[in-house]
Amino acid sequence: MFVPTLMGQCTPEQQAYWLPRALDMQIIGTYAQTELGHGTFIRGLETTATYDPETETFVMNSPTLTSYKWWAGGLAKTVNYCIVVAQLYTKGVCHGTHPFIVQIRDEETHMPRPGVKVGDIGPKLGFNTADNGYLGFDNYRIPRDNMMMKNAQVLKDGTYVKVARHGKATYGTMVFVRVLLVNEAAFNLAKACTIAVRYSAIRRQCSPDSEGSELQVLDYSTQQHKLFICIATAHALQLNSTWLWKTFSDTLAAIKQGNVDTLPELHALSSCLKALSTADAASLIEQCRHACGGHGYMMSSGLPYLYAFVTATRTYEGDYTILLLQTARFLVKAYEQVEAGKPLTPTVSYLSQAFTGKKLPWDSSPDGIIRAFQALAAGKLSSTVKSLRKRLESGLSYEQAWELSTIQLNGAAEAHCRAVMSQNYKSEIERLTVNSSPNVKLVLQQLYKVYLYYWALERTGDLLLYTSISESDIFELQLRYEGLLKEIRPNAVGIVDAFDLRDEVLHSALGSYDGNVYERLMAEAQKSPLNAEPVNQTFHTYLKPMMKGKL
Ligand SMILES: CC/C=C\C/C=C\C/C=C\C/C=C\C/C=C\CCCC(=O)SCCNC(=O)CCNC(=O)[C@H](O)C(C)(C)COP(=O)(O)OP(=O)(O)OC[C@H]1O[C@@H](n2cnc3c(N)ncnc32)[C@H](O)[C@@H]1OP(=O)(O)O
Ligand SMILES: Cc1cc2nc3c(=O)[nH]c(=O)nc-3n(C[C@H](O)[C@H](O)[C@H](O)COP(=O)(O)OP(=O)(O)OC[C@H]3O[C@@H](n4cnc5c(N)ncnc54)[C@H](O)[C@@H]3O)c2cc1C
Repeated sequence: MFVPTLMGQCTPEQQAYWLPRALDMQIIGTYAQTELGHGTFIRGLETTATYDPETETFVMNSPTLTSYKWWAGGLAKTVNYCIVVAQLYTKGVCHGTHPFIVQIRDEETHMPRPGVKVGDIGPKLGFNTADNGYLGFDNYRIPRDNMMMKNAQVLKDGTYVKVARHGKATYGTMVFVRVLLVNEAAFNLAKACTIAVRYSAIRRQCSPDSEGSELQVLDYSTQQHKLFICIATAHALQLNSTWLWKTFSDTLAAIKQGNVDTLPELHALSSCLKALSTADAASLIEQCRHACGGHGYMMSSGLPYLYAFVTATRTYEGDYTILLLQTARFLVKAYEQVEAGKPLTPTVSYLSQAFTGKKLPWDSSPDGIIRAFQALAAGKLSSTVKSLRKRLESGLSYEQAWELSTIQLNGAAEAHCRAVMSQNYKSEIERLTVNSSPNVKLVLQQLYKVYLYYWALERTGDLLLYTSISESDIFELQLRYEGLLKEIRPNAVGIVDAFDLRDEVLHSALGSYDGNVYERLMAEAQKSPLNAEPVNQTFHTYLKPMMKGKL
């Protein structure tokens, strides 16, 4: 995040100085925004940067324990510079949070600079190869030029000048990383399902009739139900990530031309897609582990590591709930635009036809299911706005009414995001397979239908509320879904092979291409230090005395 922030928040002159040094690794940096007391609520950060015109420096301070920076990757022992987000004070006025480039260690000795307190935050659920750190300042001075001045400036005399056209321009790196994380979620989920599907083709368990041989566990319908949604979701996330990247690039190009009109929609999209993709990837990676039984619990399966790594993405760069609520703000505004007869931006344009007051006629075709997801999102949004307004009418403030409605707001944002993802999944497959062979088209369409049927069956309660779906329609959809799993089964291993992930990347005894699962598990077990000697010294120190009653 260090380099993207240098690119996004520095003036051209600052970039010319800092970027070559960072890209050449002459300096190593990190992004220190979160504090012990605040991560989500950026406006509540407590670190201060107070401008002193006498010396033309900013004085950095950590006034409380909770103001200590906490979490930044590599901060503890690796980096010598960091971007510190701090409350800017000049001429006695606080201008809110701004980013600063701060040298924290000597470039030669690597000793922390006087006035800098830095250390490691300790072991975590995962990410233990990263030295996430804490950081505090005691009247530590940095040059005025170290304020990142693309979006706001402090002149030599201390005058504050706002440059950016958008109030949240300094949040740009977060938007960029959220966009990247959708791709990251797809990649890691593809790894997990490659491991679990390959293993399920090797693993045999139980024989339906006592005479016959044991079945590959991949032949069980329940196993297919666990795993094929993982493959389908990996594709859904990958295609949505490509689409989101294009939306991001287009918005960035527009901003460079001085047009910030599409930023709110990008923020709403990157927020909900980051939230849903990381949450889905984490829970489906855990599902892949379940699908591998006991061996999935081994570190050598690679799955615990993947889970620990990916579950953090649900939290960092904006917690799941918080980001869905950001999307919900955008949706409520879109609702008001529909009421006022104003035009809508592309990803919410479906709302303009959705508030008919009638249930959408159920249609089980893929297009029909996408329309149903849209109706569901619109229906949830409409009920949420009703709740919000009822609470306002009862005399509550907007903030109070909003807070009481946040469970529903999150539900509406999740439904909207699922509808957007489904629509993109379909249109990206159509776009990308124009020249593909019929077989490739068929397989990709099967996967995309698995995604639609799976989520329709997961949301039958909502569909009953907002569409005319009947009990027999649900029964028919369930049978269709189960039939689809059987159609995919013969190609399942080929489909995950097509992710083209090398053994070195999978790093799994269960998921290697050669399928030598048992040999690899045994070879990994031999690496346990406990296998280095026939009798461990703890036998003599503790077990034997205990057994002889001498403890
Ligand atoms: C380094 C990774 C690089 C690449 C990733 C690729 C691969 C990953 C591979 C491996 C990963 C390895 C290592 C990475 C590990 C960890 C990195 C983690 C880094 C971090 O976590 S950095 C810290 C991130 N912190 C957060 O995300 C904090 C979340 N909080 C917020 O974003 C905000 O506080 C907020 C949005 C919740 C609220 O902000 P606010 O209080 O200032 O605003 P309001 O709620 O009042 O809203 C006002 C208004 O502003 C709009 N808004 C808010 N944010 C934005 C934005 N970003 N852009 C545009 N507009 C924004 C909001 O919608 C409101 O608008 P409205 O019109 O008034 O409704
Ligand atoms: C592995 C890892 C690496 C990280 N790397 C970095 C880094 O490099 N740099 C950096 O600056 N930060 C980093 N972070 C910090 C990360 O960005 C924050 O942890 C994240 O933004 C969540 O903020 P928080 O911890 O304050 O959670 P909190 O906001 O305290 O969340 C706690 C709970 O409260 C809920 N909550 C909070 N506010 C509200 C609200 N308004 N409405 C409803 N519910 C609410 C949340 O949904 C959550 O359930 C990292 C974190 C992790 C786990």
